[in-house]
Amino acid sequence: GGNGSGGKDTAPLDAGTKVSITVGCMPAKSQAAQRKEWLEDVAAFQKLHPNITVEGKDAFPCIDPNTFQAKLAGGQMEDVYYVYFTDVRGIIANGQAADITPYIGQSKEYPNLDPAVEKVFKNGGKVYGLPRQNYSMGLFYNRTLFKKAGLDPERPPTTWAEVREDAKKISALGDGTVGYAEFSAKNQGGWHFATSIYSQGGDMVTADGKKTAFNSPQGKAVLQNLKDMRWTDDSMGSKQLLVDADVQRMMAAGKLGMYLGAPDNATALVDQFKGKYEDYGMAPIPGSAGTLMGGDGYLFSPKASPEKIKAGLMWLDYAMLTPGQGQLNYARAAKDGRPVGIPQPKLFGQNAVGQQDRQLRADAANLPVANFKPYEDAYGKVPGKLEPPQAQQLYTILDSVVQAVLTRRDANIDQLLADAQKKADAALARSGS
Ligand SMILES: OC[C@H]1O[C@H](O[C@H]2O[C@H](CO)[C@@H](O)[C@H](O)[C@H]2O)[C@H](O)[C@@H](O)[C@@H]1O
Repeated sequence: GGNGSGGKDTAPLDAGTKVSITVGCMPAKSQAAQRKEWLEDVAAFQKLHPNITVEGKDAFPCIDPNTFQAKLAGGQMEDVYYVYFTDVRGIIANGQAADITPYIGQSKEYPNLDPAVEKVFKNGGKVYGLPRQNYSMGLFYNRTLFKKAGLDPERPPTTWAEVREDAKKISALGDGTVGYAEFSAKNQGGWHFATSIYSQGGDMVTADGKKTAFNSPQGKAVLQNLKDMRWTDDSMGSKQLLVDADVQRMMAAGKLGMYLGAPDNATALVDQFKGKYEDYGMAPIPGSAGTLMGGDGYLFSPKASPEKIKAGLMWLDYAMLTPGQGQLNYARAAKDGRPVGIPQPKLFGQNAVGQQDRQLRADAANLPVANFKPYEDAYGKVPGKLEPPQAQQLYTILDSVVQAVLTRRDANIDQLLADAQKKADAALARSGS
C-alpha cells in the first residue's frame, strides 16, 4: 500500500467504504443539455458504485480568473477541482494539489493519453491531475455572412491582411454587423494576444521563460492590426471590453463575421446561444506561423483522502476519458440535439483509443464537418505552442493593452508594450519562473 509518499496503492476502492466527493465545473443551468448529460452520468456511475456520491458544483464560467487564486488560497476548492492548463504548474509549485501518483492505476484510460497532454499534469515524474479538454486556436467565421458580403465561404482568409479586407466587407453590410471581434476583459484579451502573436511567429516569453518577449515587431503588428481595424476601418464595432460569451452571442445572432476561437465554440453557439451550426466554419489561424494550444482538466485538493482521490479518479475516468461514455458519448449528444463532429478534444493522439474516439465521433456527427476541415487539415502543419509561464498574470497585464487599443483612438502602441513589458518582467521575476 502507498500513502502519497511515492509508493503505489493499486488496491481498488473498497466497495464497502462510503465516499463522497465534490467535483467542480458541473455544467450550469444555462447549459441545459450538458447539465442533463452530467446528471445522467452521475446516476449511472453511482449505480455502478453505490458507495460513491458525486456532488457536482456548478459555476458559469467555471473559472473566474479574478477570484480563482483567492478561492484556491482560501482552501475553498472542491475535492476534485477544475483548472486551466495555465494554472497547473504554479498550483503544484505552491503545494495546492495532491500527488495522485500512487493511485493513478484507478484510471484505466490514463496510459492511453497523448503524452503531450499528460505532461501538462506532471511534474518531477509525479502525476497531479487528468485532462478534460484540449484545443488549438483557429479562425471561427460565419459562412452565411460571408455569402451575404459577397465573400466565398470556401475561401476564408489565410493572412491578417485578408482578415482585414474581409472584415471591412462584412461590416459594410450595416445594421450593426461587425466584421471582426476581439476580447479584452477577464484575461481573455491577453489570452487572444498570445494567440495572435504566436500566429505572427512571435513569442510571449524568452526560451528560458525568464523574461517577456512580446515587446517585439510581432507584438506591435498584432496591436497595429487591431488598431487599424478598429479605428481606420471601423470594422470591429464600437462596443468593446468583450468576453467570450458576448462575442458568441453576436455570432449566434448573425451579427459577427469572424473571431479567434477553438472548435468548442460551436458547442457554446448552439447549446447556449441557439445558433445554427451550419452557419459556422473554422479556418486555420491567420498567418499560420504558430497557434496557441490550451485546455483544462482536474486537480485534487491537497486535503483529499486516498479514498476520495481513488473515487475522483474513477469518476474522471468514467465521465471524461472513456470513448463512448460521458463527454465522449457522441451518440447521446447527437440525440440531445447537441453539435457533434467538432475536432476537439484530442486527448489520445494517434493511438488505437484515439482512433476509436474519432471514429465514434465521425459516426455520430450531425454538423457539416466539412466546414471544419480546413482547420483540421492544418492541425499537424501549424506549430502548436503552449501558453507561457505565469500565463494568467501576463494576460491580466495584456488585457489593458488590448483594451487601450480598442477604446482609445490615440493609443500609443510602443508605450503600451513597453509599460506592459516592465510589469510582466517583474511578475516573472517575482515568481522565479
Ligand atoms: O479566460 C481565458 C482562458 O480561457 C480558455 O478557456 C476557454 O476557452 C476554451 C477554448 O474555447 C474552452 O474550452 C474553455 O471552456 C474556456 O473557458 C483557456 O483555456 C485559458 O487558458 C484562457 O486563459
